Amino acid sequence: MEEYVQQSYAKYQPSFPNRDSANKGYDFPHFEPLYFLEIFPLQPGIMVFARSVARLARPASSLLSQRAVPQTSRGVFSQLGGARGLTASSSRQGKVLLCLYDGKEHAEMEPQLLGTTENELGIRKWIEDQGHTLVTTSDKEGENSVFEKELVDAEVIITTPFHPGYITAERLAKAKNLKICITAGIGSDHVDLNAANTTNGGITVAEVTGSNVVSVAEHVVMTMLVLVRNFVPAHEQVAAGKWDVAAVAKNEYDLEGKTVGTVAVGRIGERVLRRLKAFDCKELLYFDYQPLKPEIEKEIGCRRVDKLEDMLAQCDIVTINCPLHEKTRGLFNKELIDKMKPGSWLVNTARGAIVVKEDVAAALKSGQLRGYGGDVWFPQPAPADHPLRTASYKNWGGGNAMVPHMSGTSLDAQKRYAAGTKAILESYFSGKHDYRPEDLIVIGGDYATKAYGERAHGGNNKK
Ligand SMILES: NC(=O)C1=CN([C@@H]2O[C@H](COP(=O)(O)OP(=O)(O)OC[C@H]3O[C@@H](n4cnc5c(N)ncnc54)[C@H](O)[C@@H]3O)[C@@H](O)[C@H]2O)C=CC1
Repeated sequence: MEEYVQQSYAKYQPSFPNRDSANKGYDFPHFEPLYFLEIFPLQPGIMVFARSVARLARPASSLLSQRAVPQTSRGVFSQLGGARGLTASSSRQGKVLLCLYDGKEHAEMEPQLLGTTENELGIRKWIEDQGHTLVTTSDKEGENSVFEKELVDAEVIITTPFHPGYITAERLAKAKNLKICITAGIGSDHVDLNAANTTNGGITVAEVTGSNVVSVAEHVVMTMLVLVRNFVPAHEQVAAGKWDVAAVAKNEYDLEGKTVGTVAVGRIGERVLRRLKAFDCKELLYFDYQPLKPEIEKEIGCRRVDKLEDMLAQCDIVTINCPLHEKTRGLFNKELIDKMKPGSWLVNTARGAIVVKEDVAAALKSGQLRGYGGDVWFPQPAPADHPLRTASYKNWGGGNAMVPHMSGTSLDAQKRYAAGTKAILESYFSGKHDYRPEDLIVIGGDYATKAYGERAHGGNNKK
């Protein structure tokens, strides 16, 4: 892996001290708004807005700009590219396929909605200035989708986890030119990572590590409070013009004095525990095969539990913060949920497929779970009849704090993952491949991270 990873992204590391850098030897990037302006120097909001107004008139699936670059102008770009440090791009202009959700009128109202088909992460001009082609679409399901048709000759595919373009083994087999998949955000499970390792000599999969971990951690703590304090039915009651304190107080508790456990204590899991310190919980627990350093455990006041089942049996509230991989797909099924403390709350902002949705809905109905909340579903967008849209605790009308996948896509987070995506693209097109090591999920036919499960090969034995 070292041959690919020559240096870290000094170019988009912040210049101010990182308060969380003590954690597990990870480097947690924090991004400043000012830094974003350096990357998008032409006042991105105004620039993007101006373009989006014109493009809003067309449906997203037709937002295809496959501008052919004449051979002569490639020579010019070659010189310009050299001057801008994009030397390799001059000789191999490539096609970038970008899959995002449609912003519609909202993208017009708020130009900082960078993760939309209208605003395209703010990278269209930059990509086209290098002579590359950008194809943007939200149409991603099925053989006749724009995504499936366009991936056949794409060299780079970018997608967010919020509207994931699923890159299955079958789709990878069709993508003969594909070299790199970039996740504009965190969580690359929408790519079949094992298949990526054996396709085209090993496709690189990279994500913008750290870009939205604070956003998610805040959402997790909020969801815990919303569930424990029975907020949703209480608000619905007053909005409906009613007043019945007993109806909502019968399922309202305090977070103080509760035992909380996280499945995984990576960047998000650790931040959740740090934020919970202020709530005087009874105990903060975690389960992860990569333990925190003892001094960090002491600082947070948390304790590792060796067996997942043992942790679940002790917790009033469980939060899931691990990636989706072979060992976590369907992990929270009836069998495991039955090992949780009866009447506990479960918060999942990691990935929808980590839980068996029917089993969660049944556990809410029986009262084994008092509440379930989060923002992740499978598939996404969630179908209208997805059971977790409406499931509630014993049918009391509460115990459900589900929202569309939004925790990691706050406007602050969008700036950070747009900037990080551009930095990864720049490393790729420059031919330097000087990615930040922590952004790499798979590269050169192998796992580059220890986060996607314990493996006999790959990231786990490359200490
Ligand atoms: N809802 C949203 O908007 C977002 C969701 N996410 C999800 O959260 C996940 C975690 O993100 P980060 O904390 O940044 O990742 P990270 O890479 O910092 O940490 C992942 C942790 O999970 C642990 N882990 C893996 N498999 C495990 C298992 N079977 N049991 C226990 N621990 C296990 C790893 O050892 C590692 O410590 C992402 O992979 C993604 O799926 C991330 C960002 C946004």
